[in-house]
Amino acid sequence: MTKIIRFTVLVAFLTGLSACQISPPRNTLFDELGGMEGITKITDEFIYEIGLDRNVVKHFADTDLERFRNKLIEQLCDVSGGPCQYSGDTMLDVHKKMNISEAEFNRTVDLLISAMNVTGIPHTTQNKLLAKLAPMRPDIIYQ
Ligand code: HEM
Repeated sequence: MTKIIRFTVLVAFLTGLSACQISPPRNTLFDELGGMEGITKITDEFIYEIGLDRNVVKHFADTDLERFRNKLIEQLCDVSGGPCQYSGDTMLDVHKKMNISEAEFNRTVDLLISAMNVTGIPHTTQNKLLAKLAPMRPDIIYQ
């Protein structure tokens, strides 16, 4: 009887073990970006880089930077599958009438890439985040 119980426990253990090995670890884009800490670092570096860019920074002359920072962190967390829900304005409402050119948009994306390079985000992860942001492009340029 004891042998049967021991055998059953062993089988259950081994089944559980192989199930663990088969299913890959849960790894969302949010995790790959380093969670809230990583996203906050990327955002802070991005804002720093915007501050150094003559063309892009002029759009931010009247901006409440603290709000921009908080909403961008929240948005990046949301689109990457993190535990946040973006509560800011729509991309169309925010950027309309800013008359953002294609070149300025591309430059801003370059600054985000640079921020991700500085904070050590691998290129495959960078591309995943850029793919999430790409559909927003038509709402941002020349609205
Ligand atoms: C995929 C690209 C972009 C994303 C994801 C993005 C995202 C955001 C977010 C989340 C906000 C805050 C919204 C809120 O306050 O409710 C914001 C605001 C802003 N964005 Fe963008 N943005 C992008 C591209 C750009 C570009 C290309 C420019 C200019 C060159 C720009 C200029 C601004 C400015 C000036 C504000 C602050 C608006 C204000 O003062 O109320 N953004 N953006």
